Amino acid sequence: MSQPTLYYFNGRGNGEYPRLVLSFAGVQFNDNRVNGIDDALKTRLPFGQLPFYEDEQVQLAQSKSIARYVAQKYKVAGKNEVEIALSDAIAESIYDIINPFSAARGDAEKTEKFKTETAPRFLNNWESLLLKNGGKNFVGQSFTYADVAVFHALDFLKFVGLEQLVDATKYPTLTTLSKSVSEIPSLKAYLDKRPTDSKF
Ligand SMILES: N[C@@H](CCC(=O)N[C@@H](CS)C(=O)NCC(=O)O)C(=O)O
Repeated sequence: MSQPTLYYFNGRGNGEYPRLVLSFAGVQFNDNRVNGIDDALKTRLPFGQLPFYEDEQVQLAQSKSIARYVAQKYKVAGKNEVEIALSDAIAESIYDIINPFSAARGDAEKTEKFKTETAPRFLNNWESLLLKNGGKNFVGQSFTYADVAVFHALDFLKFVGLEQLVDATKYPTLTTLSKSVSEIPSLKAYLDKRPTDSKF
């Protein structure tokens, strides 16, 4: 059976989240980092954009859909419909941090609002939700892709120079979760070889 392929540029952007979920799920995949979208690739892209994922069953665009599909296919989305729905809700919530940060770039007032209101709101909520579920993971009794999604959001804040927002004294449970996720062997293997020079 051939390996799945994820096409994206050599940067984190919208490609990093599906890469992390694939790695967490222990999937051997071709991490195809392209320099640009050539004509041959373009004709295959539903929206003309990357990331684009393909395996023997599907060709799929949209980073969140790819992450969700991979999580369900490899049984790391939750053990039943309710767990899957709860994992999806946590996973979706990371874009309530990532999108406002991106929208605020270059605007001092919006960036300040992001740092003092938006990010703390979600960090507080994630800390509470984790504690409510026992502290080790967000949904059910084992890691799901929701944990990886939140790891990605915290990793994103670090990558853009805002790691001080994730204060370990304010968010101890979240901080521990992030470390535990980064130590999952299949994910750690990816993180250890991830290019350090990739752009946002
Ligand atoms: N909603 C899409 C956004 C994808 C997207 O904006 N991709 C950009 C790179 S981050 C792209 O392919 N741009 C090239 C183009 O539009 O020509 C997703 O989450 O996958």
